[in-house]
Amino acid sequence: MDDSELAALRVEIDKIDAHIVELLAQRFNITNQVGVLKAQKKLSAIDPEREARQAQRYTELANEFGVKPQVVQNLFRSIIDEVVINHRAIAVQTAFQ
Ligand SMILES: C=C(O[C@@H]1C=C(C(=O)O)C=C[C@H]1O)C(=O)O
Repeated sequence: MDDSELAALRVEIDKIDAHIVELLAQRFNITNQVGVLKAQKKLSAIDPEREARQAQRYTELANEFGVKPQVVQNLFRSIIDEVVINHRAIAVQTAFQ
C-alpha cells in the first residue's frame, strides 16, 4: 500500500468518525428529552428491563453486521452509563426547580 492509498483510507475513516459523533449527538439529544420526561414523572433514571432488551438487540445487530458482540456491548455500555448520569443530573435539577 502506498502513501496515497493509506491517506485515502484515512479520509474514509475520518468521515465515518464524523458520522458516528453526529449520530451520538442526536442520540444524546433524544435521551435528554427522555430524561426530562422521566424527571417530570418521577421515574427512575435507569430502566434495567429496557437495557436488557437493548443488549439483546445489540448482539443481534453485531452478528448481522459481522462485528464482535462484546465490542458493541462495551460501546453502548459506555454511552448508556453517560445517559444515566445525565438523567440523574436532570432529576436533581428538576427537583430543585
Ligand atoms: C433513555 C432511557 O434511559 C436510560 C438510558 C437508556 C439508553 O441510553 O438507551 C436506556 C434505558 C435507561 O436505563 C430510557 O429509559 O429510554
